[in-house]
Formats: sequence, C-alpha cells, structure tokens
Amino acid sequence: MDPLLAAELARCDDGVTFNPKLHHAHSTWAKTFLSRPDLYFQPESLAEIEKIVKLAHRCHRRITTTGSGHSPSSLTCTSSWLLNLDKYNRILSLDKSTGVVVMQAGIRLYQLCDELAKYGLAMPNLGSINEQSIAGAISTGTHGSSLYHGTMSTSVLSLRITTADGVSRFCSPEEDPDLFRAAVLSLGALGIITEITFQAVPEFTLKWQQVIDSDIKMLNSWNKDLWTQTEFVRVWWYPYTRRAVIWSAEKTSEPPVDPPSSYYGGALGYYVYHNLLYAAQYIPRILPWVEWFVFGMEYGFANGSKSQAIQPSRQALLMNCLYSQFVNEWAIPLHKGPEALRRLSSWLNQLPPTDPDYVPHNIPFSAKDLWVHAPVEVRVSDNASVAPNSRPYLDQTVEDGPTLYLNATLYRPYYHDPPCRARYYEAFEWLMRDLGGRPHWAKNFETTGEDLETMYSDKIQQWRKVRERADPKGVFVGPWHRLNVLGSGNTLLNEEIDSGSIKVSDKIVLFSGTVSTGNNVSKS
Ligand SMILES: Cc1cc2nc3c(=O)[nH]c(=O)nc-3n(C[C@H](O)[C@H](O)[C@H](O)COP(=O)(O)OP(=O)(O)OC[C@H]3O[C@@H](n4cnc5c(N)ncnc54)[C@H](O)[C@@H]3O)c2cc1C
Ligand SMILES: O=C1O[C@H](CO)C(O)=C1O
Repeated sequence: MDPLLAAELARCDDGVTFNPKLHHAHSTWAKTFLSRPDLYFQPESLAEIEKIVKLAHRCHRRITTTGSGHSPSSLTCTSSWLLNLDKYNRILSLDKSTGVVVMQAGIRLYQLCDELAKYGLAMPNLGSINEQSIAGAISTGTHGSSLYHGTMSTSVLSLRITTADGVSRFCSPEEDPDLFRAAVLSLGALGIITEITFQAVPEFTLKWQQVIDSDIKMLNSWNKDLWTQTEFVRVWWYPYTRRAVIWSAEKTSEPPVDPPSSYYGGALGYYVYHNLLYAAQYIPRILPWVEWFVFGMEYGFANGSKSQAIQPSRQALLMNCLYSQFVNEWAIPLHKGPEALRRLSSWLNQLPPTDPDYVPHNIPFSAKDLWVHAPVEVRVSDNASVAPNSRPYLDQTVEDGPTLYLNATLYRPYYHDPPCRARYYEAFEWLMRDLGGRPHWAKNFETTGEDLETMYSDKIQQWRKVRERADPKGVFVGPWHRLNVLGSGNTLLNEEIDSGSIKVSDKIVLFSGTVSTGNNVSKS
C-alpha cells in the first residue's frame, strides 16, 4: 500500500469502512477505452464516501466517479482511484401525490423506473437506454427526443454533493444556485453526487408508430409538424439510400399491444447486420448496399412501410443500440436541421450539381473513396424555457430556442474500428461547428478545448470558478477535463496527468493484448 495512505489510514481510526478493491479493470460500455485504477471503491454509506474523499485529498490522489461507464469517451478512465455507486442506490423517499422522489445517486435508470412504476410514477422522458446511473446521466447532459421536454437534468430539483474537503452539501436553484448550476452537469469534476431529488410524473403508456420513407419527405415536413406531431419523435436518417425512419409516440389510455415480430427482426437480423459490417471492413464500398439491404429487411423496402405498438413509456422510449460503436453527437439550432442534413448528404454522396438533392456543402475535406456506415440519429430537446438560475453552466443545448441533436454513429463490428472514421468525423465536426453547434459532452468528439472555450465563453468561466471553489486542488480532475474544459492553467496538486487509459484499436484483439498510450489519454 502507498505509505502515505497507510499513515493517513492509521491516523483516522474512525471505524468507517475503507475497503478498496485492487486489480479492477474498467472499460467503457463500447470497450473503446480501458483503464486500470489503483484502487476501486463501491461504498455503501455516505460516511464511507466522505472518508474516501478526505483520504484522496490528503494523499494527493485523484478520484473518478463512474456510473455504468456508458460515456463513450475516456471521461471515466483513470489510473488513480475509481469510485462507483452501484451499492449506493436506494430510494430514500417518494411522495406519490407530488411525484417528488429522493434517491441515492448510484441508482440505475432501469431501477428508478421500476421503483417509480410501483407507485404509478415514471420519468418524464428517457434516452435510448436505461442502463445509466442517474448521476452519470445528468453529469454529461443526457437527453431523449421531444420538443416538450428538456435534458434529464431539468427534472432535478436539488442534489447533494461531496466536495473535495469531504463535506456533503445540498444545492438547488434556491440554495447555492451557483453550485447547483455547475454540479447538475459537472462531468464528474466537482465532487461526488450522492443524492438527487427528482420530479417524476404520473406513469404513462405510449402508442408509437414507425414509418420509413424518403428523406425529402421528412425534410419537407421539418417546419410543419415533423417535431410536433406527437409528444415524442425521433428520426434515423440513412444518407446513402436517402431514406429516414420516423418514430413518433403519443400518450394513450389504450391497452398494451406488443411490437410486431418478424423472422428477421431478432437474432437473425442482428447477426446478418453485424457480419455485413464486418465484411465491409475489407470491402468498404459495399456499405451503401448494406444500408439498403439491412434497413429494407428491418423496416421494409417500400416507402411508407409502418409498424406500431402500445407500451409503457419505460419500454417504448428505449431502443436496441446493438454493437460497440463510436458516437459523435452535436447540438445545433433546430431550424438548421434541413441545411445540415442536405449539406452532409451532398458531401457524403458526392452529389453533382445536376442531382435534385444537391446543395453546396462547402466542407473543406474530400469525401473521395470515403465509405462509412453512417446512419445519423436525429433528435430534439428544448431547455430554452428552463429558469436561468437552474440551467447548467455547461448545458450544450441552444440557449434561446429548440435544439437538434445529430448523432453520427459508427458501429465497430466485433470491436474493430471502421475505416475512414477520422476523415468522416473531421468533416462532420467541421459542419457542426459551421452551423453553430456544440458537442454532447459524453461522446467521441475531437474538437479541442480552445474551440469549446469559445463556444461556451463566460459560461465555462463561471463553471470553472465554482469548480475551483468546490475542488481547489483537483481531486476530481483528470486529463479529459484538462484537455476539454480546464484550459491551459497550472496543473493542480491532485490532478491526474497520466490516466493510464489504454487505447483499443482494430490492430489489437480486445483484452488479449493491449497497448498503453503512455503519459496521456489518447482518443481511440
Ligand atoms: C448505448 C448508449 C446509448 C446512449 N443513449 C443516449 C441517449 O439516448 N441520449 C444521451 O444524451 N446520451 C446517451 N448515451 C450517453 C449516456 O447517457 C451518457 O454517457 C451518460 O453520462 C452515461 O451515464 P453513466 O451512468 O454510464 O455514467 P459514466 O459514463 O460512468 O459517467 C459519466 C460522467 O458522470 C460522472 N459521474 C458519474 N456518477 C457520478 C456521481 N455520482 N457524481 C459525480 N459525477 C458522476 C462521471 O465522472 C463522468 O464524468 C448513450 C450511451 C450509450 C453507450
Ligand atoms: O450514444 C448513443 O448511442 C445510441 C445510438 O446507438 C444513442 O441513442 C446515443 O445517444
């Protein structure tokens, strides 16, 4: 054991458990980053959490908190101390009449949804999955897809956070609003969120339908009723076939109806798709055909094909995210959506000016010989009406209007990096920046801290000020934070410089051979 830690432990003989695990391996869900923390903690009480923080502080160690490791970037990677709240996940109180629920912050969203359902309550919205912890989900700005809802953090009424001095503090829009606005989207860099008070809603059932059609039809309805036709709407856009799946859902009191099943929709489709993507690693030019075939088989080859079902919201809002993937998601003003998709299509498809869908894309990178499996997830959210004293400083959504999220997904068949990713993402991010966008904090963006600083201007400065007050020595700061949100200031006493994260690439078979990237986190 580290002699400094041994001495500090001997000094604080307080009977509180301090029980780290050694040799823990932590990886992101997509297995794009792997790290081996020195010590791994799963505390079961607040006293344990506070003790870990105090000891880290005194021993000049950094603490990273991870929920379910679903952030696709290296945000949760560390070679120092890693803490997870899976055993600190109980509901503390629940008021059925007001929908106000207080919970320990490690609770996973599926556990929360199950608990709420017992009392006739639900989360107002969900993203694609329910694996995340509530603290992890709010800490990166997780969102679903609805113009009638904001990001998940907009349902947080107050929270409790253990800051670097080992003291747990409450904050809300009324009580220490600065701390609240910094902590409600903190990227783990302020402290350990231990408790969350959340506004749930009466449980609801959704009647959804999914229609596949031409993308032009979708773009033409953009400014009419595409996003307002029902409370929840999301779109998957397939650029090579120029088609789109529109999923829309409305509350109903009708009895449940299971989604339709088809011989292809289950395991068969899953493996066929996976293996076709794998084949495309060797022959990338088949990707437009793969897109046509896979989505034709899944949703129908004819435009206008439909499917529908009626399910509880906690099932209906989820989707199967399939395989390991890179995700590069940006928030741009909603009204710029048609321009964004048309320019991306013109670039990706290298459309000639004679093509009816052609627009000048102005993207300064070539798409020649570039083949990517490029379904783009198209979603919306609206934080514009959130009161200024509760809006997160690092909120990536559009300040004064509805937000469009474009998510450039790239699957990694059997954990192999797809070809052309670097050039595709360079072009995609260039376009997103050109349209005034900001990246989703959790995802695989390449834009650097300097650009981010410009995008957030005074807000990032305000966030830093509160962060410094909560954690002056950098107990919660690692290389991802330094690169993306902390700027070029002095290295802090506890700050982790070498994360020890390991980059996993297609040259390496996962876990049977890995390469350390040396002193700094490197993006996979
Ligand atoms: C398959 C898949 C689907 C997804 N779908 C969506 C989606 O639909 N919409 C969307 O917006 N995002 C989506 N995401 C991203 C995901 O919601 C976020 O990455 C989320 O932050 C993950 O939560 P987590 O519990 O796994 O947290 P982690 O990834 O483990 O951590 C995320 C951040 O939270 C911090 N953190 C975690 N717990 C605490 C705590 N107790 N106190 C302080 N800080 C803490 C961590 O330090 C880190 O900075 C998806 C990701 C995947 C892999
Ligand atoms: O990060 C994400 O992954 C899925 C897409 O597969 C999703 O909806 C995200 O957001």
